[in-house]
Amino acid sequence: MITQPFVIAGQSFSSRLFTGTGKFGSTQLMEEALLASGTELVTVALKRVDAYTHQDDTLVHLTHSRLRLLPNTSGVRTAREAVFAAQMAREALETNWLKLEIHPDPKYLLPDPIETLNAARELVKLGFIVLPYIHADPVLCKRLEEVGVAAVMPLGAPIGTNKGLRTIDFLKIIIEQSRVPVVIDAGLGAPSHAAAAMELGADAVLVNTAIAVSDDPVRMATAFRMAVEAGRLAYEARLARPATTANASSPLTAFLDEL
Ligand SMILES: CC(=O)[C@@H](O)[C@H](O)COP(=O)(O)O
Repeated sequence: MITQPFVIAGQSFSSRLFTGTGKFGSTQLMEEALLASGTELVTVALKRVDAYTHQDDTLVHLTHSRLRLLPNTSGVRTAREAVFAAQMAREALETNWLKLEIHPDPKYLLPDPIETLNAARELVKLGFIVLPYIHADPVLCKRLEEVGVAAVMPLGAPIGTNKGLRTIDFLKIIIEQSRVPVVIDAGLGAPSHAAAAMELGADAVLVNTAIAVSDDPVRMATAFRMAVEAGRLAYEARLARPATTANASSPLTAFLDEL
């Protein structure tokens, strides 16, 4: 471990790269890529797996002691549906951790802030560890923190777009203000995007599409792992401040003295 570990809801993580499980060419490839990524938290869409049998192919390939499952509610449209899905996930997968995703619009998959806040309030009362996927809205993040979520997961760009940190100004405010861990989720299309997110001071990032659809998901997962570690190391070492005027890297006086 080269960067400081961090904690969500009492659980310590040494990897700051969370991953998704969709879009891989095969479940075998998914498993290899996730292991190469070093991830310790893996989100699984409840709608995609048969969580009640222990034979589901995706779940079988996720059975590693280092991998904690984070069921997500992708596909639900309302708070009511999200609470129902969460209860199913808790029973079937024996975890009270939940990535809360409510995005009724299939075109942009943007999260519904009102339904998300209502669902989060209810789920926290029901004993869930709630990690809500939201727009990069600092006010909403505070409201979610007040209802007791364990972390916030603001988007960099819409899911699957690979556009990077399009919401950067708002992510900076969220990171500055948040009292719970900030996980930048969605739209990170290149390792450099993940490194930039970590340099901003995000606690972690969640990446799926960019790893799964690359020509070589195992190598891409490795690249993301290295980028996340590099970005976090740079943040911990404190980046040099940008300046508007030049400042020589070595003193010019030696030349002048010889003249
Ligand atoms: C798997 C999952 O939870 C995604 O919805 C997540 O938001 C990742 O987004 P990308 O696929 O853009 O990395």
